[in-house]
Amino acid sequence: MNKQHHQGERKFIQSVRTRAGRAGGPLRVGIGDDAAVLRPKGKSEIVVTTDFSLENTHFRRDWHPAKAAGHRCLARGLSDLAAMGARPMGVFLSLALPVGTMDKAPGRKWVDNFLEGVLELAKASGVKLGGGDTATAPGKEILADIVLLGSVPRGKALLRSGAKVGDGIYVTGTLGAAAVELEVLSDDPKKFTRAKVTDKDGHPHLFPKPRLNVGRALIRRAGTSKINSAIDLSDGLSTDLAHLCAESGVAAIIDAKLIPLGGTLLHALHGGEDYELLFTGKKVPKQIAGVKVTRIGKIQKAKKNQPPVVIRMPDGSETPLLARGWEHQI
Ligand SMILES: Nc1ncnc2c1ncn2[C@@H]1O[C@H](COP(=O)(O)OP(=O)(O)OP(=O)(O)O)[C@@H](O)[C@H]1O
Ligand SMILES: Cc1ncc(C[n+]2csc(CCOP(=O)(O)O)c2C)c(N)n1
Ligand SMILES: [Mg+2]
Repeated sequence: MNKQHHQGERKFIQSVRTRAGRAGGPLRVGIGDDAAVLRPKGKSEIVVTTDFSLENTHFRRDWHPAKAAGHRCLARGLSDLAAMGARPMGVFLSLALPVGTMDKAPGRKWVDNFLEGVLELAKASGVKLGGGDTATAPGKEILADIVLLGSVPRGKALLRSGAKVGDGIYVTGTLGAAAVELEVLSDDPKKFTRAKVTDKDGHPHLFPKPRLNVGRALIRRAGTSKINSAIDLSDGLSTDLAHLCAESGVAAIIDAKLIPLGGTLLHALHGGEDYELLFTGKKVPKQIAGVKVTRIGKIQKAKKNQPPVVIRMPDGSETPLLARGWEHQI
């Protein structure tokens, strides 16, 4: 029963359904039933990831254009699938909106553009919105959760735990540019909302490009190259490389001079949200799926009482690299 005059959940879901389009491809049944139905190809495994996008933690309505917030919400999940070498099969979006959001034009417009950001990136990535949930948020902040399902040939998923002693450590693209753009955004938030950013290129924070094609190329690599492990860089190189080393039971040494910088060294090491891939292996080419790949160091044996990650600084000194990337305080 709804005694208030707020826009109902039903009407909103109907509009999402229309905008999401009909099911197709691996999504056999999409929006409209109790659950979606996905059909994986014969010899594949399902890869699943879920990520929150929370107002004032992951985006701010006074900093981020709504379309960028939507794009980033989906990009976070796609980047995890990329790191596993998976092809996306379906996306699920749960939204909690503060009461009254859809009553006024600015709120409606924000949600409309957020969804546009999600749907445009979904289309560009060949994946459909297959469902989700809508609820009243308990407070004044918008909360979104994205679930992505993907598929990978059986036994081929790239794992954090596969790094081998002697592997080279490689990263795609450049690191630190997203953190630089976030700083610019927080210094002058109106700059972007006023400018109504339309071109998604050249905005590493607002419109990151998840490396799906690189991830899929990595698992398909024939010939002499061998890829043993991968992770996507969401929290920052220092933190994510430490995750990979811990899962693989190895240590790493990286060379500051080799890191492809998109900002300062500190931005590159700890800034986070680059959504580039880090992977380890042997005989890796300088470009994969049209994306630049750079060797930044190598995997070593883990030794007791020694730091898991060491960085060789530009002056030649070697120092432990502490994990100073993003960590949620809970
Ligand atoms: N609340 C939770 N319940 C169960 N598993 C969780 C929970 N939070 C995280 N995990 C699991 O912990 C592992 C590491 O998660 P983590 O969030 O570090 O990875 P990620 O999603 O790649 O990182 P990011 O959140 O920066 O994108 C994953 O397997 C994830 O599914
Ligand atoms: C308003 C605002 N303030 C700060 C940041 C920076 N930030 C938020 S979460 C995160 C790491 C990845 O998150 P997770 O570990 O949840 O995947 C980073 C670097 C932002 N994006 N927006
Ligand atoms: Mg990840």
